[in-house]
Amino acid sequence: MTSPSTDTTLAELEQRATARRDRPSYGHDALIACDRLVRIFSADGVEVQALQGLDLLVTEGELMALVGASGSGKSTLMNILAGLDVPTAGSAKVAGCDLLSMGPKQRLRYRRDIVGFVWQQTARNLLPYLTAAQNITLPMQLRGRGRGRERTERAESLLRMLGLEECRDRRPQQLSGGQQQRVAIAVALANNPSVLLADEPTGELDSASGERVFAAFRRANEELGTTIVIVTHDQAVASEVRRTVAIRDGRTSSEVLRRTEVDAATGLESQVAREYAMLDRAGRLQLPADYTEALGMEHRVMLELEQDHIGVWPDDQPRP
Ligand SMILES: Nc1ncnc2c1ncn2[C@@H]1O[C@H](COP(=O)(O)OP(=O)(O)OP(=O)(O)O)[C@@H](O)[C@H]1O
Repeated sequence: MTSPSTDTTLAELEQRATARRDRPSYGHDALIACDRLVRIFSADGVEVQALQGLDLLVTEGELMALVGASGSGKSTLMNILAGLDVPTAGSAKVAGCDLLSMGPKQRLRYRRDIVGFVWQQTARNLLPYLTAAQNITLPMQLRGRGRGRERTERAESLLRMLGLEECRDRRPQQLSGGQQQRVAIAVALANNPSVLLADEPTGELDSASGERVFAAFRRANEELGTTIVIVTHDQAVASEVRRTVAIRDGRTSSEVLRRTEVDAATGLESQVAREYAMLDRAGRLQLPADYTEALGMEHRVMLELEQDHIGVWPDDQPRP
């Protein structure tokens, strides 16, 4: 750190301070903003750090996937975003709601109005003694939204949008697993939430049903503009969204962005995917394990700042 030179005027210092103060805060324009999120569980006197300073920004209207090995912290993050669990430290904001400081009443309103949730276990999403249409109207009834007729009309329109008209009067046990998950999406959308969270929604389904469930998420995203975050092990789902974020050891570690490119000569469209490593707010970077193992990098690496990149070398290599 350098101290201001003696010829820096007070006016200049004030100007710099103002510019710093007026700089937009981290994630100010994101719908979901997690900043250095920490969740520590204590079980039998042992502490588990499920989230270790996780940063994540999700823009309004995005449809994105979260992937990661078992135990990496995905469900912990989803439970926090769903308002079911409270982080130990850091900050998490969704649609302007501060998930750390919400009181019980706000939390209830948050779970009812701001987020919708679809769980992996089909049976957990729907009440078994209600029909599909009744399951969808229930959240609206609990919220005291509209009259009976308006609620029925919204349920019908959601059923239509997700191609489930024929399931309207059937109870969950009379529906296939895939149909149940699509009804669960309609239930989660009933109160028109800003964010739809789904934890392994296709985990119990065969690939054809899984595809139809994913198509329902895409439809909700495109037609209603709902922001959707899906935790998945399903490669088909992960490769169909524009952005897939990987979580490793309780932190976001890498991100795959996909875009469509058109070949100028042939006019043919192709999907181009590119993987990025995440640089967190403290400047930390997780190098992929297969890269570090291939070069025997451990504990310490050498860094070199070049004009347009930073070089990373094993510490026993002569510098280029
Ligand atoms: N309630 C809890 N008490 C103690 N430890 C917990 C609790 N919940 C999660 N953990 C621990 O936190 C870590 C992250 O768990 P989490 O369930 O978030 O992982 P995950 O990525 O969702 O895994 P999976 O893909 O297997 O569902 C794990 O080590 C887990 O054992």
